[in-house]
Amino acid sequence: MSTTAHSLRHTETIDHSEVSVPMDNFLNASEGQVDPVQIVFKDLRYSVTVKSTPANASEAQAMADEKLNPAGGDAPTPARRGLFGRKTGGTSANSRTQEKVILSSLTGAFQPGRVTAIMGPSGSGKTSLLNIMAGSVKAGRITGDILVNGRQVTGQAIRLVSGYVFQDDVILPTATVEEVISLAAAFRCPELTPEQRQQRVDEVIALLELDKARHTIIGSPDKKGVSGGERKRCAIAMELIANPSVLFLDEPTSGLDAYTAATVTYILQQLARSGRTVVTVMHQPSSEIYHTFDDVMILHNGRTVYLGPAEAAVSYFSRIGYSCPTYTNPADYFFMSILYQFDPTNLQLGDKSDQRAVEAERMAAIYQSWEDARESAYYRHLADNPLTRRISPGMFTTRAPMAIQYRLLLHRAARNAWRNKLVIRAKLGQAIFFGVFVGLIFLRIPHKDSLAAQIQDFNGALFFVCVNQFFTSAMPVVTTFAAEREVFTREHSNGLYTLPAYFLAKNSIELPFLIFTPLLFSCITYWMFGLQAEVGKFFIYVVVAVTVALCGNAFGTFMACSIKDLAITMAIMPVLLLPLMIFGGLFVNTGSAPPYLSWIQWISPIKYGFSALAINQFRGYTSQGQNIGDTALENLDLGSFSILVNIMFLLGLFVVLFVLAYLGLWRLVTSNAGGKVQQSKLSPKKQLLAEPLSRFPANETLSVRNSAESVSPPAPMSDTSEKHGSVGTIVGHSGESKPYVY
Ligand SMILES: Nc1ncnc2c1ncn2[C@@H]1O[C@H](COP(=O)(O)OP(=O)(O)OP(=O)(O)O)[C@@H](O)[C@H]1O
Repeated sequence: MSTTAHSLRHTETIDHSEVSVPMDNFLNASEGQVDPVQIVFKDLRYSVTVKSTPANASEAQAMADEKLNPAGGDAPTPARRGLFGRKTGGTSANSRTQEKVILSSLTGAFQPGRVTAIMGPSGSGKTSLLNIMAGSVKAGRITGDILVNGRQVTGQAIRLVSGYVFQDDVILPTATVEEVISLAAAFRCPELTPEQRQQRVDEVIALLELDKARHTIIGSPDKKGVSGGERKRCAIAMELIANPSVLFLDEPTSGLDAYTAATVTYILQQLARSGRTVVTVMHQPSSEIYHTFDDVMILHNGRTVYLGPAEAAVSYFSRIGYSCPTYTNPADYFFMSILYQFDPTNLQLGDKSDQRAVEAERMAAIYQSWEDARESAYYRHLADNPLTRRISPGMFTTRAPMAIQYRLLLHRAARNAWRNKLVIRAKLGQAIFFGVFVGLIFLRIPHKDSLAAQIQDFNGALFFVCVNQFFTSAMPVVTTFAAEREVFTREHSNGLYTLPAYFLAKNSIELPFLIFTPLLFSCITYWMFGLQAEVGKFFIYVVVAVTVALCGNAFGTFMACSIKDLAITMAIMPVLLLPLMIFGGLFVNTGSAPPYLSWIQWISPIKYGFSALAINQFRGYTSQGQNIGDTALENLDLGSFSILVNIMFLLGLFVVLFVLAYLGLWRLVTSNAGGKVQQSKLSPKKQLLAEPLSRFPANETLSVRNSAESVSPPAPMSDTSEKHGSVGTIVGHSGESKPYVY
């Protein structure tokens, strides 16, 4: 089957699985042939610091032994420096934090023109390895070297030539499949005309068999949309649209039926045949799928158990004493008989420390076998003699200019808002409800007989206007941002758009609501309250309501952007809001408040809003022939600021909160970016465009083992093998096998 699949072209049908994959498109067009990108890693080690609270010394020692050396192999690696210039090692078992080694000393390569599947049990470090390569590691220490065509790079640089399909598909739930793919194309392929982009979208949709779901929304747990398989293929399509040279995928077949899983893996195979480097994490592939892989890397507890051609894995393991029975799926055998030795009696409860010790010893022997194997020596040799082919800037994934990003995001947000009509109705309904409700409570205040009651009601009504506008603008933005934060961070980390474009678009779309709802509320309440019937005063009333709402929105955005956990945000909000309200000018006479607390009034938008509204209403207000307004103002002791100055302070607070919200968001994306973990003096682009490290001889053309029918695996180093690096053949646009020389 493997041979049949390798020679697959156009819409041929594959034996056995009857998967038909159209491949006559931009991804394998001969003029767009992909330049090879070889990723080599040497002594790659990744560790994180974890908290531990050992009860006593022996427990601390046990913890250190287990965490640092889970398989009971060699001792903790001594401190050393690698590409990222950070020291590691030196763990103290008694300290409250401990170093947990996730990947230990991995050396290997992901070759262009080949699909490499990373396999291993849950927690073995597969995703961590992929994240390091894709520059998505957020915490911890990485040491060792990562080379792309002989240039020392960080994951941030690899990201420039790669696409990453994450394990969880975070896609905007309200958009349709075609919309999300088109938008990804608009962000990532600004050089194409709209017609070319549409053609590319159509081709990717056809390739991933998404035609049926084209106009279906992605959906969410609350609102059913596309199926899990369609969603996964949609996530792949969003990455493929940019035609990257390297494609990383984290479990692209999880949750898919056998047919869809086979379709996805054949597509990966074809993408590799056009010269791409495809690296995919696979949990436990079927035999059918296993044979579509060119190379497999098997990890266990962060250590390499095997890396090399998929078809050679069985013979390697039989050489070290694990013979896979005929007609057994190799992947199943690796899991059930090598990585674990499945025995139902082991499932019984009881003390298993002896069992664990035996198992650790067995695994230590397997690790050692790999260290001693000629296959392992081959990769060590490769790491010292990598491909050094030039990387051209044309291989970098592109991004639309910021103005276009802004326009696209604004358009998407508007469409999103329009589709969420319920939210629009809820916002308008809330303004009407609160307006009528409070209007009825404080109905026609000047008609009250008691002057004291009038003053009291005016104060209550105007204060409520400010509190209402501030709270109703601050609270919804916290929950809506929490809902879209995941999509934003994923899209931003995938390089679709910049932070300023998103931030401006997000706030621009809120603006009409922040003007219209206070206006609606003001129209209802102003006349129901019976405030002074002057157009100018009504205008000031509206302006104050809008500026307080703007401050509330900026405050909510600041909170939502600064704190990741919604529950914590919701717990902190009242703690911050209540003092702002208490020092809002009504409850506490701010002139006589204790000085160590009265400063709060200066940062309270409610105070500025209430002051402006009170001056607007009370200045020169007479009732029953008496000037009661000026007396009321004196009693409130709101300070000497005029209406204009109060509004200016409100606008100033809005700008400060707006900037703080932006900084909060910036902190969120930088803490997600992983830049702190992998550092280089050069920018990602410069890392790739630099000359290869001088210690590597120019190695642009290596010997090739050409085969007309099948792809030759890189020859593991053996007594008879040629120099490393032969990759074999690619199936070109026309379908013929071409020698793939580099
Ligand atoms: N930032 C971190 N802090 C603490 N532990 C971590 C961190 N990142 C990864 N780990 C641990 O490292 C180990 C490997 O995690 P990783 O996600 O790479 O495994 P995996 O092989 O992809 O697992 P799965 O197949 O279940 O997705 C796990 O034990 C995980 O808990």
